[in-house]
Amino acid sequence: MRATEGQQGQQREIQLELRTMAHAALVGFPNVGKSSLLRAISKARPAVAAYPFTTLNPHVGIVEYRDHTQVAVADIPGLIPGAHLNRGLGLSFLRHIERCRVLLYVLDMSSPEPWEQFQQLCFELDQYRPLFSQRPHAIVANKMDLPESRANLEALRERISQTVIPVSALTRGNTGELILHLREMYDSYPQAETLP
Ligand SMILES: Nc1nc2c(ncn2[C@@H]2O[C@H](COP(=O)(O)OP(=O)(O)OP(=O)(O)O)[C@@H](O)[C@H]2O)c(=O)[nH]1
Ligand SMILES: [Mg+2]
Repeated sequence: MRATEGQQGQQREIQLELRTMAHAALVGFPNVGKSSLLRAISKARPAVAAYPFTTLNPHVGIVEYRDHTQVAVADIPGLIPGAHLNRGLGLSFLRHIERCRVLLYVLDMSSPEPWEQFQQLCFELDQYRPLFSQRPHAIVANKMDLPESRANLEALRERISQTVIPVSALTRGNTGELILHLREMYDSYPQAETLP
């Protein structure tokens, strides 16, 4: 048997970053009902509780359609103002959102002036990455079962031109419309290279 002399080996230190991949991301402040919504539209069972930061890691749920198409939706931990400066671990959550081509902005409609949540979320995304907030998106107006939400919905629609889908994750009211709209967005799914 003959052996040839080997070469010097190589050593490398590699840092890998795990980012959640899904078609759509649920983007919102803490406690607005993102996890409740994922439970309502998929079989995923993320924890739900009446305090902020219940979700600390992203969860992915699959929305299944009759033609067997499967759309993956990620429940991302809540963002807070200053997320793009890593407040509340915001940078790691924004990185997960970056992998999703469709954004579902979830607003708590029972809170005063919910359109401000939307503007603040867009601000955080755009500070993180220019034009990020303009990816294909819809606004999910959650907690519509609460009495104060109705007047806020009208006021929200007067202020913004985007598609608004009013739902209640708690009662599952109108989640069917959300599921249908998600499919429309998925069917016109943008190519990764065309995304802001
Ligand atoms: N009335 C009402 N309450 C809701 C609705 N959706 C969620 N909630 C309640 O709001 C609270 C927060 O819900 P979660 O689903 O944990 O909210 P989240 O956005 O995932 O919160 P974080 O994980 O902390 O970011 C819980 O007490 C839910 O029961 C809704 O449609 N109507
Ligand atoms: Mg949650």
